[in-house]
Amino acid sequence: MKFPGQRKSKHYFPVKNRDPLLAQMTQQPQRFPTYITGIDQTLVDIEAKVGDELLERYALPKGNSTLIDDEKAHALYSELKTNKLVSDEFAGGTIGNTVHNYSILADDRSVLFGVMSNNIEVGSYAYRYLCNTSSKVDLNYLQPVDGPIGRCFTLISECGERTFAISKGAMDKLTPEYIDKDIVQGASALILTAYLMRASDGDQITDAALKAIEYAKEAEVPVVLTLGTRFLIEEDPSWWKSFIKDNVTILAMNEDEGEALTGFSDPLLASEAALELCDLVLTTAGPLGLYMAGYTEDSEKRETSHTLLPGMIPEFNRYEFSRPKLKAACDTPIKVYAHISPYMGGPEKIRNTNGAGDGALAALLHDLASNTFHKANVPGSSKHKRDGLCYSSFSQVCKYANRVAYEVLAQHSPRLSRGLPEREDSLEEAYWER
Ligand SMILES: Nc1ncnc2c1ncn2[C@@H]1O[C@H](COP(=O)(O)OP(=O)(O)OP(=O)(O)O)[C@@H](O)[C@H]1O
Ligand SMILES: Nc1nc2c(ncn2[C@@H]2O[C@H](CO)[C@@H](O)[C@H]2O)c(=O)[nH]1
Repeated sequence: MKFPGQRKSKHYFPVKNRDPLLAQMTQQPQRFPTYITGIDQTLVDIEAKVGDELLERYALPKGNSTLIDDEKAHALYSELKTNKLVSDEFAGGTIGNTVHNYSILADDRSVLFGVMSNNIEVGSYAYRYLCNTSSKVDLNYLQPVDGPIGRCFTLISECGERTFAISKGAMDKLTPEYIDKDIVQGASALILTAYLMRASDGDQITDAALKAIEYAKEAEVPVVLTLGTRFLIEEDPSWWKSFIKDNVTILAMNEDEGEALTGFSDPLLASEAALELCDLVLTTAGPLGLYMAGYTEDSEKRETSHTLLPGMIPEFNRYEFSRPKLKAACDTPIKVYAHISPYMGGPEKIRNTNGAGDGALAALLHDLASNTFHKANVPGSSKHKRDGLCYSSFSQVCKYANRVAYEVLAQHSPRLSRGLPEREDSLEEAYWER
C-alpha cells in the first residue's frame, strides 16, 4: 500500500511519525493485506465527437446513458466508423474505472466482480479491456460468459456534454454465485454503481449486487455507491433514497445527480440532504470543484486554518480539518463540510472530462483503505483510539480527490496510466523540505 502522501498544504498525515511506543519495536508486525472490491458491467468505451443531430436521430437523450438494442448498436457503430468519428477505444465502466484508478494510486490490489468472455480473440473488446486494466486489479473472480462484453458509445457533443449509448452484450450476466463472500467481507470497501440496478431480461447482475451488499453489511464493510446519471435517479428518487438509507455508507454523485436525488440544485445543500441518508458524501461539481459532507464526533472536531467560506450554509467549512466518522461511531455527531476549487484552476487544456468523478472517488477510497491498512498494521496508533472512516481530514481528502480529477481531465482516457507525481512541480522546493 502506497500512502496518498503529502499534498499541497500542510496536513497531519503522520506517514513518517510512527506512534512513539511502537517505534521502539524493531520487529514490525506481519503486513496485513488491504484491498477494495467493486462490481461492474464490463464495458469498453468507444469515444466519438458527434453533432446533436446524430443524438436526435438515434433517440439518445443528451447527457443520459441509454441502453440500445443490437440493431441500433450496429447502425451507430457503422456510421461512426464510416465517418471516421471514433477517436479512442478504452476500457470503461464507472466501477471498472474506479477500481483501476484505486490500484494505480495505491499501487495495491483491488478485486473486480463482473463477467468476461470465455473466448477472447486478440484485438477484441474483451482483449482490450484486459489490456487496459491495471495488473493490480484482481480479475480472477470474473464470471466467464458466452458472448461479448458490453460497449459504451461515449458520444461527446460540441459543448463537452457526454451521452452514453450502451450495447450491453453479456455485461449484465453476472450471477450471485460469483460473488465471493470471503473476498467481500475481507475488503476495506465494496463499490457499486446505480447502473447495476437496471438489469432486465432475466439478467441477474442486480441480484449479484444485492448479495454483495448483504455480505458487506454483515461484516460492516462500508458500501460505496456512485450514482451514474441523473436520469436514472429522476425516475424514482424516493426508491433511491430508501435504497441509500438502507444500504449505503458513502455516496458519490455529481451536482445533477444530487439535484435529482434531493431536489437541491446547490451542491452543498444537496450534500447536506444526502447526508441524512448515509455517512459520507462526495459531490463533484465540474468547474466549481468538489464538496464533501460527513460526520465527526463533536469532541474531536478540528477547526480549519483556511478561509471560512460563504455558501448556502455560512462558514460551512469551519471543521474541515476533522476526520470523517460513521455517524453511529459518534456519541455527539456533528455535520462537517468541505469544499475545494479545481486544482490549479483546472488543466490548461481539458482533454476529456469522462471519468473525472470516478477519479475523485478513487482518491477517497485510497484514503479510506489507507486507514484500514494503518489500523491493521499499527493497531496501537493513537489515530485509531476512536474509529475513523478515513485516514485524513475532510480537507485533505478533498485536495487529493481534486488532484486526481485534474489528472484525469488532462489525459484522454478515464483511467489513469500512472500514479500522481511524488512531488508536485507547482510547489516550491521549500515545501518538501519541511
Ligand atoms: N471544467 C472544469 N474545470 C476545472 N475542473 C474541472 C472541470 N470539470 C471537472 N473538473 C474537476 O473534476 C472533478 C469531477 O468532475 P465532474 O463533476 O464533471 O465529474 P462527473 O460528472 O462525476 O464525471 P464522470 O461521471 O465522468 O466521472 C470536479 O470536482 C473538478 O475538480
Ligand atoms: N457500469 C456502467 N458504466 C457506465 C454506464 N454508462 C456509462 N458508464 C461509464 O461511465 C464512465 C464515466 O463515469 C465511462 O467510462 C462509462 O464507461 C452503464 O450503464 N454502466
